[in-house]
Amino acid sequence: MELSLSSSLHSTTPASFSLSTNSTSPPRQNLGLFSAAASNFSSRVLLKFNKSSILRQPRPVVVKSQSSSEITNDNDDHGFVLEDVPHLTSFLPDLPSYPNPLKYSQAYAIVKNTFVSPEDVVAQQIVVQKGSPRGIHFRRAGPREKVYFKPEQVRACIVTCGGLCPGINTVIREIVCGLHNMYGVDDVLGIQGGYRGFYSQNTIKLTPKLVNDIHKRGGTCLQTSRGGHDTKKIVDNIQDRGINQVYIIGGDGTHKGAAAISKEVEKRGLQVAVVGIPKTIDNDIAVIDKSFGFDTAVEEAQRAINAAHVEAECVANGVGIVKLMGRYSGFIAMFATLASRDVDCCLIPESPFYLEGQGGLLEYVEQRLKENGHVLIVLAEGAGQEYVSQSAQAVNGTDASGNRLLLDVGLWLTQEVKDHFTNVRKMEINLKYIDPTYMIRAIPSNAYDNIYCTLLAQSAVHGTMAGYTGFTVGPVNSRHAYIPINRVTEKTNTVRLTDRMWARLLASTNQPSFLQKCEIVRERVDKETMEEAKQASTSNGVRSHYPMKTFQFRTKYLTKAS
Ligand SMILES: Nc1ncnc2c1ncn2[C@@H]1O[C@H](COP(=O)(O)OP(=O)(O)O)[C@@H](O)[C@H]1O
Ligand SMILES: O=P(O)(O)OC[C@H]1O[C@](O)(COP(=O)(O)O)[C@@H](O)[C@@H]1O
Ligand SMILES: [Mg+2]
Repeated sequence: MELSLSSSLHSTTPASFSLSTNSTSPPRQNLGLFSAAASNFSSRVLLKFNKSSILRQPRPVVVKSQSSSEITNDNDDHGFVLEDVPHLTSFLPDLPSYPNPLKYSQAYAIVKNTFVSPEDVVAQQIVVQKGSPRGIHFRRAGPREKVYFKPEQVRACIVTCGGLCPGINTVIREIVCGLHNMYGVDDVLGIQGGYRGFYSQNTIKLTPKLVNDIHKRGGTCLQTSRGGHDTKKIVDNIQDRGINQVYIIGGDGTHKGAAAISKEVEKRGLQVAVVGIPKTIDNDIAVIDKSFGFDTAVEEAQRAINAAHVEAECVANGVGIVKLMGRYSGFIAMFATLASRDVDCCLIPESPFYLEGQGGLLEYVEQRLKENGHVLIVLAEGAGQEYVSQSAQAVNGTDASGNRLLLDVGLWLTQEVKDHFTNVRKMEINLKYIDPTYMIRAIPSNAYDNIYCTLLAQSAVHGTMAGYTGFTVGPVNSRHAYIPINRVTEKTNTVRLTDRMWARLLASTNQPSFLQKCEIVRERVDKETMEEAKQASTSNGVRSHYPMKTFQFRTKYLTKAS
């Protein structure tokens, strides 16, 4: 289905700038003046610009229905697709806009380009081939010429949900300071204890003075929780408190909650901008380059790995096992291993392994002990869960948010290695198991993450002030962009075995790839290849060099050769 839309519905077009003369202040709450039925925007709308129209204004905009299979690649635009984020004017069409006060802020006084051009977009794919379609793009993050909130009318709130992660306090600090220093907003509330705090706790007033030092501490000064998301109660509370900007810091679960809040806000026709700020130590959020706190976690993991290495090399037949976080994604383990170079084997949830027999982990451990006198294994908490649940009493439970509860794979592996060498191989080993997971998660962010958190927070502030809603922020190929929320909830980011990064790790540690027995690995590789091919054909992205056949051949080849 195709619909033609006037570009004036979108704040970023000059057509919408012409609305700025209307200075009527929007009432602070319950702006149910406009029927939600007037809304013709959904958060997963793919806008397709004509190539020529992106250079000229006003432009016709073609709105495609949500099915990505309907995105066509015609010659006019060379397959250019903008995955746009919703804007308040899409359901409150008469909302007045105002000149952005940033112009008068001392911070931006001599900046050459204060405002991001409405035409600026960020490409999802930057490695392209000659003649390949231009593919998916997102709006570039940053300040816009017009804002849809008068600073004195803004009442913002910040909430933190899910597990801890280094850097949350920095994001909180920079939202508060960004709102105040760039836009003159000083009414910011902290919602305590996650989503349930909206309806079960008092708020705290956040001022630049109050948050000045919080980035030096780990955790979240607002407290966090899992579970407790009740959309109706939360939006009732937003309305009752007169909140019109909602900053939600959290992971994939939290973003699902943010999407529900944003939909409910639209349904009620409220002038409330909702933004998610992706947080997870696991780095499992799709689309964005990296999540904040991840870099800090990889760095801090080095301390545990170093300790395990020292313990292992200072005794005869020393075996070190270090468990790191990563429920479904082994990014921390993979990057910590690559960074360390002392690790002999890295085990992640994405790459199944086996213990016994030729090409198995135990054979490799023995080989390393003979060659090197010690061996060091790093494993992500989600690795080998299928084995642990067989041997331990299965815990089929979930946490309050519905996440699967994991069994301790580190303890399981420790026992298996000890049993094997003591009882089967009759060899004396010295094994030390280190679990630094919560110690890593609870530290303050490092310099890199602090800077990254600042950019995220300021991007979020610019986006909400500009009237965008139902979006999340983050770097895509190093450029900060506004991304529709559903893009980060529909899929999680996992280590792709068919990508070169995993091959780099294997080449660095020289560990077994466990391809010999692992039918599962082959299935996974085939699945990834199929996904990639599907993505290339449906998203107008770059086509893969490797058809499925090639991968099957290479897998077979590896099996024979090993
Ligand atoms: N599908 C969902 N719909 C609405 N809220 C959700 C959903 N999944 C999780 N949440 C809420 O998001 C919050 C955090 O989720 P959780 O999975 O624990 O952490 P994270 O956001 O870090 O992944 C919880 O309060 C939970 O109730
Ligand atoms: O003990 P908790 O709080 O449930 O946290 C454990 C989980 O939290 C994480 O650190 C991060 O999870 P989220 O990003 O979903 O919050 C996982 O790696 C880990 O499995
Ligand atoms: Mg999560």
